[in-house]
Amino acid sequence: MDSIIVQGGAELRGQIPIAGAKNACLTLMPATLLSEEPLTLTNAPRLSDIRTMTTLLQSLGAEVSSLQSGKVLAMSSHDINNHTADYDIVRKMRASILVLGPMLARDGHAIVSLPGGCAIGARPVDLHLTALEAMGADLDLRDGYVHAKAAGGLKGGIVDFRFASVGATENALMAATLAKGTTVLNNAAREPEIVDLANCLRAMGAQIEGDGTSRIEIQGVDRLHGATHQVVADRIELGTYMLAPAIAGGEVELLGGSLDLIGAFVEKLEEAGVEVTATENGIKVRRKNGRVKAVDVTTEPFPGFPTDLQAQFMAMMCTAEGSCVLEEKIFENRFMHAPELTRMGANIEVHGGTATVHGVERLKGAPVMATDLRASVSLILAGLAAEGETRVNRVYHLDRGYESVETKLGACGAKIERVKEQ
Ligand SMILES: CC(=O)N[C@H]1[C@@H](OP(=O)(O)OP(=O)(O)OC[C@H]2O[C@@H](n3ccc(=O)[nH]c3=O)[C@H](O)[C@@H]2O)O[C@H](CO)[C@@H](O)[C@@H]1O
Ligand SMILES: C=C(OP(=O)(O)O)C(=O)O
Repeated sequence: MDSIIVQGGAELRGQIPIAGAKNACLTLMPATLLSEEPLTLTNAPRLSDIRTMTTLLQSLGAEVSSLQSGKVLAMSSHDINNHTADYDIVRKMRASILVLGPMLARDGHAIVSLPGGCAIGARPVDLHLTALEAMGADLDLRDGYVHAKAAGGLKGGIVDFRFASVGATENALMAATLAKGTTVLNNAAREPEIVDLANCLRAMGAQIEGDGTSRIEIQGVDRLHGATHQVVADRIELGTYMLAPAIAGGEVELLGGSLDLIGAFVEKLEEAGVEVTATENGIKVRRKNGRVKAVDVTTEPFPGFPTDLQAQFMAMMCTAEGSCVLEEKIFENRFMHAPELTRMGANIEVHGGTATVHGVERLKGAPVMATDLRASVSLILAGLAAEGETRVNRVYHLDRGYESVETKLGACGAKIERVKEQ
């Protein structure tokens, strides 16, 4: 597997274009299963997760073509000729569970492998399943698969989510577009990716109100038609690259980013002493002289501080002035970057869902291991300011969520290269 090598110490200056959101695109792609007509997505990110979802949709009978070097996805599922999402594909990526709602809503049956746990925690799907049951689905868990049926089709229902799960809201929202009658999703997730999905579904003819709030109401329709939809900007890629000049020093403009997507994160960045300004084309970030200040952070559902930026923020806090507490409230095991950062000289104590970071003056480069997607990039960020060489091994996870990280940071002056392993 490839490694990324970073020589620390170079200040960053330049511009970084922000891609379409992985976590939106992976939800929008299964929406193609809701209609016999084509769905085209523009501004798609070029990532291995998108290729995995392509393979999954193709295995179900959808046609998926990647145009303009992967930035446009032209999809069509005239017929779903296989209603089983196989373990071998589903296990690679959790978002695979999102084919369940659409297949069930359109054809009244689906068999989907359970995605299982992953590096950052257990990640169950019970909320997805109870939401579909509230719409009349008959579910049976056998041999590691969800066997779902809705004889006569799904019916509108009231779903009261015990937690505002992003994935469960997405699955239920898609399913409800073709259910008979009205569905209400209470305590729904409010993430921008949900709003993006609702916008796409509306363009396909769905009747949805309230997305972006905790109560979404969907009036089922008989069929959805084709549409073209632009994937929303990736707020996590945006936040990640905003941290790069904040950690390494310098000034970088993020092209295509918007402050509305990451308000809580920007507040923390400013509290730490980093200058953030909106520009005509995006957002500019500059590190003022001296070290950043230590700032406490708690991860929360949107509009709170995103769990997907916790690891990267920790990388910045490692060299902050003072100590801070980072509390992870979404996933139970999302501090695996902490021991790797410690290898680089960071002073971090982890107790359950809380990490206390005592800032040190400087990190030192070291060989480190990428354990999950956001952990991988946090080590690269830490390496940008560390003394000497950092080698981030096993960057397979990085490629799931960041397109050409070495090109984007390299264009701003970072000394970074990818080493291909046979
Ligand atoms: C609220 C939140 O920040 N969600 C994040 C989560 O979405 P993702 O959709 O993967 O996760 P959820 O929002 O569903 O899960 C959040 C929490 O709910 C629990 N849960 C979830 C589903 C379920 O059926 N049962 C259950 O108990 C999970 O264990 C977890 O503790 O990971 C994505 C990838 O990192 C992020 O982009 C999302 O922002
Ligand atoms: C953990 C992530 O993705 P996934 O839900 O696909 O594992 C992420 O985007 O940070």
